[in-house]
Amino acid sequence: MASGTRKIVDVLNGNTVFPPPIWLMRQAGRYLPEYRETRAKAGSFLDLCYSPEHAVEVTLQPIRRYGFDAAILFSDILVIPDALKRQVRFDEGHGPRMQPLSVDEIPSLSPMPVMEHLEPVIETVRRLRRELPSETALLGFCGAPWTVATYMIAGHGTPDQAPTRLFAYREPKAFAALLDILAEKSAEYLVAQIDAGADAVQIFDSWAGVLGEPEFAAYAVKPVRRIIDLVRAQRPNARIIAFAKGAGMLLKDYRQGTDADAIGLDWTVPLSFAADLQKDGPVQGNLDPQRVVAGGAALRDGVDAILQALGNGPLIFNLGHGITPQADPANVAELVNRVRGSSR
Ligand SMILES: Cc1c2[nH]c(c1CCC(=O)O)Cc1[nH]c(c(CCC(=O)O)c1C)Cc1[nH]c(c(CCC(=O)O)c1C)Cc1[nH]c(c(C)c1CCC(=O)O)C2
Repeated sequence: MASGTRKIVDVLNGNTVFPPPIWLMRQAGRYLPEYRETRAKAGSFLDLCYSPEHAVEVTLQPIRRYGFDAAILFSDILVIPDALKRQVRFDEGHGPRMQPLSVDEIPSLSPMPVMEHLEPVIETVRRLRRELPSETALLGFCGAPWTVATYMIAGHGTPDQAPTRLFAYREPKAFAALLDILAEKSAEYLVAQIDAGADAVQIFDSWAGVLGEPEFAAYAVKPVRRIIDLVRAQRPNARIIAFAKGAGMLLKDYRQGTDADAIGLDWTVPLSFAADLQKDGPVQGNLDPQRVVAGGAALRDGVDAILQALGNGPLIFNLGHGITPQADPANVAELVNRVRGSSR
């Protein structure tokens, strides 16, 4: 089967497919017992990301169980700072940690090569394309510069990214330079994933929702546009999904400003507004991950409402953010069956 017939690529080309193709953010993860088993064998979380053998295995696990329309490369957005020698680690129960970045260190990042360090991830992509069923799309990804920068500046996750918002106000030039560097490294990384067999790539801006309007334009839209322009200049057929969590009414500007092929929607985006956004192009989303934890009517009603509102246009069915470790794998099976069994 030619990659053009993979359903997600069809939707990214602007076509309506019904029932819509489905995959879930964080579909490989702790809610699956087989993930926890491989994770325990692999060593640290980053060891898992850099082991093609184990990373291929955990990427395929949700495909075997549910037959999703796409596999997403198993890795993390923080492999870019790790490749930039920020000494990233994932402490059990505390999330990611790294050396906080100072203003003076920013210029030293620019000449650092990243692709040698990331070669094991690219090898994972190559192996995945060989092992996946031909009808399954393969998605690559990276973090958006703003979200990656929040971890680099603070040195860890925070609830509202206050340290990075403050840094950006105090050091606007240095901060813009950091976003530029991250955009360039990320574009290089995405091109390598595409060349290794990714059908499309997603850019995750998980912390876009904490930005004011001018900051959203400068720190969320502009750097993602820069990545997309750099990738398309090298690979004109690249298909790109941009996900800005919490962007709300700024999503119209986001689609226009980034020129992404599809935009991801979190679960707070009203379905009437989502339908409006869909008139301008494909959308992806947006079931509340807690509906998957709740199961039952909460799950069924949430699925039906999305299909009703967005099923008549180009839609990739997904959650509004990553699936949580508390989700019951049986509820995921019910979700997939409900989407696949739906009729217009
Ligand atoms: C912000 C962000 C990160 N990583 C990512 C984002 C953007 C999307 C989002 O907002 O969820 C993206 C990501 N992280 C992971 C993937 C794999 C592919 C997938 O299945 O979607 C993807 C696409 C694996 C992971 N990344 C992480 C895990 C859990 C680690 C473990 O197994 O111990 C997984 C499966 C760790 C991680 N990685 C990150 C954090 C804050 C954490 C700790 C929180 C947590 O534990 O859930 C950074």
